[in-house]
Amino acid sequence: MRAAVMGAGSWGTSVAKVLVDAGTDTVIWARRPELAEAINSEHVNADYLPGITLPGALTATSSAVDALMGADIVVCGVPSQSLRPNLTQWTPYIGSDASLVSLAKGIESNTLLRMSEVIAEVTGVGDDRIAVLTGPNLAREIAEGQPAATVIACADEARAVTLQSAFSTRYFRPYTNTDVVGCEIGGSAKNVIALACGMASGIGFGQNTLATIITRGLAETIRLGVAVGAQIETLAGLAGIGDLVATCSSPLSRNRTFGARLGEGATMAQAQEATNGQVAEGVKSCSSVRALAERHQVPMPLTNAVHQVCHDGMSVADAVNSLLGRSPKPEIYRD
Ligand SMILES: NC(=O)C1=CN([C@@H]2O[C@H](COP(=O)(O)OP(=O)(O)OC[C@H]3O[C@@H](n4cnc5c(N)ncnc54)[C@H](OP(=O)(O)O)[C@@H]3O)[C@@H](O)[C@H]2O)C=CC1
Ligand SMILES: O=C(CO)COP(=O)(O)O
Repeated sequence: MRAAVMGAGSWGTSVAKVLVDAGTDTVIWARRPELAEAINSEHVNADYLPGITLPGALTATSSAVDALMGADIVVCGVPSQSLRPNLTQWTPYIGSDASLVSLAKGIESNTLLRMSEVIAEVTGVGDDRIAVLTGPNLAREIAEGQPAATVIACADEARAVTLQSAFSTRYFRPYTNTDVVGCEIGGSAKNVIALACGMASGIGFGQNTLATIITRGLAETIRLGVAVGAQIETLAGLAGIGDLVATCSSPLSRNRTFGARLGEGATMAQAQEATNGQVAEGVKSCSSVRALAERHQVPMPLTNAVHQVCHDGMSVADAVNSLLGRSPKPEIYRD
């Protein structure tokens, strides 16, 4: 098995380390030659994972063509909104039976497509070769070898099992699933809810508020998921509640950190600075998740509030008042 990890940010680099530790021959593509050089010569990615020593067997290149040639597994590790243009360039070099594995947790802004749908549309590859890797996986903890589980979802269960083996280590335990839709909705929606948790924390609210946001965030994620064909069990699993809890609780989360700065009164630009140039997917995906929910007539009040704070100039305090001012509801409702 040979894997190409396309993208050398925090998660692409951690996943490349996992693959090498799992015994999979792996090359990582960094778009900046100086980063590829540093990974090859110093075995570090100081921009994204300072202090982590990468395996000597991990090779890096800034040539996407060199990375893709002969790869059995192509891991798409660039942020959601840049997947389409990158993949368009990579497609001619992707092998005819290669598996494509998406790491990105977002919904494309102008099309409202999930990442596996973008991959299918751009490459023409069938669902049986497209997989998603997602779960409670904060990159730095995985790079440190802390134990965690994840989900590898693919419509073709046999391919998911093959991938499971390629990504399995003593600290990283993938479970298989065939519910790609549920995994992708869980991963995209939790970033938005993590922004909301960050805002609540930044404004000074405690654990009751955070637990309320996580739980009601899961409720609206399940409503959207069910509307687009997800299985509730997936959203009750690692790719749903698991990732939601990790991201909403951890100071390592870029989305939570971004939201916390907004809650403290920072501007969008100041909040962006707090994530050290790394992507906070929920900032763009709050709009696409909201639009997807509107298309399916699914109420997502928390997602709507996050969108209003991030893109309509609403203050966090006004968003809180607006959420609490809604009419009383039963705990379980669909529309
Ligand atoms: N970090 C985490 O803990 C986890 C992240 N994810 C998901 O993984 C995906 C990747 O995120 P992550 O690695 O964290 O992001 P980072 O912000 O850490 O890194 C982004 C990477 O993508 C590259 N990049 C950015 N824009 C472009 C572009 N337009 N074209 C090509 N390359 C680009 C960057 O290159 P450069 O350095 O040159 O700018 C960098 O290598 C996201 O969807 C995220 O939600 C999923 C699980 C865990
Ligand atoms: O997806 C993640 C953890 O599973 C990482 O979350 P952030 O992008 O908010 O850092």
